[in-house]
Amino acid sequence: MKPREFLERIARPFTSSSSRRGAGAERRRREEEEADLEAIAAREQRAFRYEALATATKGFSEKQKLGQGGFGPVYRGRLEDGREVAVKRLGAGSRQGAREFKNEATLLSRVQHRNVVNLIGYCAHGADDKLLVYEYVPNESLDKILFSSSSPATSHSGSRSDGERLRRSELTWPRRHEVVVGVARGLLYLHEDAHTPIIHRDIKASNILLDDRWLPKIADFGMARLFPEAGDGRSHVQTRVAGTNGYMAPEYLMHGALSAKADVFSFGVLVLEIVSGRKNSSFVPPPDSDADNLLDHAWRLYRKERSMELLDAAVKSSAVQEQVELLVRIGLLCVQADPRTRPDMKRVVIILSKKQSTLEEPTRPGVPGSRYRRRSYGSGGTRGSQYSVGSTSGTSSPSTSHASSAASNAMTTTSSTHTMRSQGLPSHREE
Ligand SMILES: Nc1ncnc2c1ncn2[C@@H]1O[C@H](COP(=O)(O)OP(=O)(O)OP(=O)(O)O)[C@@H](O)[C@H]1O
Repeated sequence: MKPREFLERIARPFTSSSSRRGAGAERRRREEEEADLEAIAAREQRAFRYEALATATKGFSEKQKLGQGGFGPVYRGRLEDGREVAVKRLGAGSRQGAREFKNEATLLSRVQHRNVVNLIGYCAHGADDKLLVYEYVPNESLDKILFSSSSPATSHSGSRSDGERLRRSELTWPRRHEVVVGVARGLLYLHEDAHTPIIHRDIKASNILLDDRWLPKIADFGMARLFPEAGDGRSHVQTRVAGTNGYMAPEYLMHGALSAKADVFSFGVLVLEIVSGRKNSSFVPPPDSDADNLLDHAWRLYRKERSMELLDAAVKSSAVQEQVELLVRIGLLCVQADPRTRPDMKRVVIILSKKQSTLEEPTRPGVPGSRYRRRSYGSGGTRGSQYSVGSTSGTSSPSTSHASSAASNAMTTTSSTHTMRSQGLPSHREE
């Protein structure tokens, strides 16, 4: 809501009572109220001056650069009041004008949760320069730890600036379990509790940042709102918004059908990655398995009651068997082919927080990919065939215009750079 509307709406009740009071006292009272509300509204705006951000990041210097994401570079900075921030400078891929951008950023900056990287504010500068200001999260992103080799590392100091790297084994079982619980809570908040419900669309290990107490924080929420699909040939941004290989739900990848259950699917993949320490998109099956992806591998082990074999050897000594088995089962429930059978995040949080005596059996995972499609064409579709009607020539017939755009995005991206190696599919983004 714009400050003016906000003021008007809030001021209404006072107007109705004015006839009972003296006109002068009433006017003074209203002026005071409005001054207070103006101040609140101004704070709510969370607009930063460009100069303040330039100073905070030492002129966006290379030294301050934390990394380069799909939307542009991210800089570490310190505000005048001492707060450490991460400033994301968005590339010129957004079709949004400064005004829409401000509206969305204001809305998103009201999304506050301990398991979400909070957006402190924004800056729209000139025609194309748009910046987002986030709380700074001092640890690595989850992927850098989870998928690191066990190469020698010095002890962890809580900061990346000295070049130290965390090791996989430092992400002990209790910490991994806490990460799963925290991400589940953060996602539940985004889906149901934030005043503007948000489907993240790109839940993956590199979008989970860990703070100095190993608390997970979901990054990049709301990017789809800030970067509405452009359809103007800037495939990188379209690609980035649409999701990442290995994490996308089949119905979303194949048909563009987006719901909160697409996030649930990605969360399920993430859970299996956290348990196993393996990345789904570059999964290499162990010698005794012919599973072609992590989900299938986990499923086969689960069916033989050998879920413990999925566990990352680096955390064997700290693992709690009951928890490992539960997380494997939750992961598999979340990656089921049919979105209707996947639990919502509320249920996931409940399963994680209580002992469940009755927990449903997962069905076969939904895996968009060549093998999945080959089977459904060749053998009548044994795996979730309702999502396996995609065509290798890109002529699937999605039922909505959104779906159509998602399908064509997938094809656009294929022809440019990325190819989904293990799944032989048009890919949106290689991790
Ligand atoms: N709030 C933050 N605090 C600390 N570091 C951050 C913060 N946000 C991003 N980073 C770091 O900045 C780098 C770039 O992040 P960004 O989210 O833009 O891209 P990414 O996660 O690497 O890729 P993608 O665009 O696919 O999500 C990453 O190394 C990330 O860890």
